[in-house]
Amino acid sequence: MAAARVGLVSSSFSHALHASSSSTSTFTVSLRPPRLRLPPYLPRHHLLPTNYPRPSSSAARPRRLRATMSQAAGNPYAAELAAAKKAVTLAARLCQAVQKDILQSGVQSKADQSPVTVADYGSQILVSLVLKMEAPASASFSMVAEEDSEELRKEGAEEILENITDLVNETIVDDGTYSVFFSKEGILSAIDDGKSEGGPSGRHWVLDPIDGTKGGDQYAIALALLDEGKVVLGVLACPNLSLGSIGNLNGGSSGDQVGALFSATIGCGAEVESLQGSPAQKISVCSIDNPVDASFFESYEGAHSLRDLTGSIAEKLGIQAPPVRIDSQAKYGAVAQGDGAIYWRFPHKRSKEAVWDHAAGSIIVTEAGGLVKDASGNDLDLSKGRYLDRDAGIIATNKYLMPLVVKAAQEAMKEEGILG
Ligand SMILES: Nc1ncnc2c1ncn2[C@@H]1O[C@H](COP(=O)(O)O)[C@@H](OP(=O)(O)O)[C@H]1O
Ligand SMILES: [Mg+2]
Repeated sequence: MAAARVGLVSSSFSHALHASSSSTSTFTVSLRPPRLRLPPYLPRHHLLPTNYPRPSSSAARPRRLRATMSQAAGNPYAAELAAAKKAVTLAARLCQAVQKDILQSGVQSKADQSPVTVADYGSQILVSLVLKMEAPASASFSMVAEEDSEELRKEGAEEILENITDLVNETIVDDGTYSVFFSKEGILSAIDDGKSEGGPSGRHWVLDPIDGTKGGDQYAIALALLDEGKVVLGVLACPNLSLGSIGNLNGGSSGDQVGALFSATIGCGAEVESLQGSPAQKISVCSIDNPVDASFFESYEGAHSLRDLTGSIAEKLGIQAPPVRIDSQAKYGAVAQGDGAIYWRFPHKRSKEAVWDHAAGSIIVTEAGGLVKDASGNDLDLSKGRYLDRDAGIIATNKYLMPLVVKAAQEAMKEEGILG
């Protein structure tokens, strides 16, 4: 959610909340998370003025995360992957708590989007916290994340800052892994951990704390690790996504378990598991080689991709199936597990794509045996900083369809005057 505007955010995250609410009358939202019940054993030094604490005793030290079988065998990033999974799972729990809070409050306002803002910042703080606590020690911690604290430091943001602080602290207490308590200043400082510029050297975590903030029902917490300019792991928590097929719009049958966690590490393949922790299963892209049999995913929001253009590309390819439109990088997960053949996006303006909108999703597709390219058929370069230097479109599909899709896209773009 680019630059969360305090108290003024529209979102698929919030749409998802309202969509599942039975109330259709006027809503007013008051997101006051229940007051934090601090365990009595927390000493005052856990109030953090500026930064995270280190565990002060063995009891407070984080439990080591267990790697699953597929992570353990020959995976050089097994520890980082376990930390990343823990981070997005905890962040997803915070987001789900906000959803539940709104649903239970009964009276809600579509105009008041501050809960989404609270969840967005809260998610970023928790991911940063877990990575710092769990990932193997390194000389420096660098995170390229969507949000910063600028809006929260402005006059009028006091209440929302308090809400974020309460919600984050409560989530940490409920989880029970860390004896950590954030002050408001600690919250602001933690958000600004995400201000790194990324780039081609060193290690950088790349985070979209809530991806998919407009339109439909899906959203994702998307986290990747960039190592010397290459994405080496990615995790995607999709709290509203059914674990069943995503081929029919916005989820599978009602009996399916909801809440998916996709993950991939370079050279080790891609997996999906339930956010609640079911055994992970290997996933792979479909093997469709005739575009007539293909289906495609695109943004739920019309403003995010040129639908006239994608309609024309689909026609050139002879695609029969109607588009499946969902928010967020859940689309990458859907292609990675073969629910559909193609995900594409062609921005209206030549606006730059943010690195956090593609880093996690793209490795999940490539490790599932697929390809992710720009509209000219070039690999994405995610080492350019906070934004990609390509701006003419992104395509994720299998190796059979990619050349055909690129060719059709080039032709359609020329016809539409998008390419010279
Ligand atoms: N006009 C626009 N064109 C293309 N992408 C846009 C856009 N406005 C916002 N986006 C990006 O599209 C993302 C959502 O992706 P999708 O369209 O696949 O659901 C947004 O992420 P956030 O929701 O994190 O802001 C945002 O980064
Ligand atoms: Mg995003």
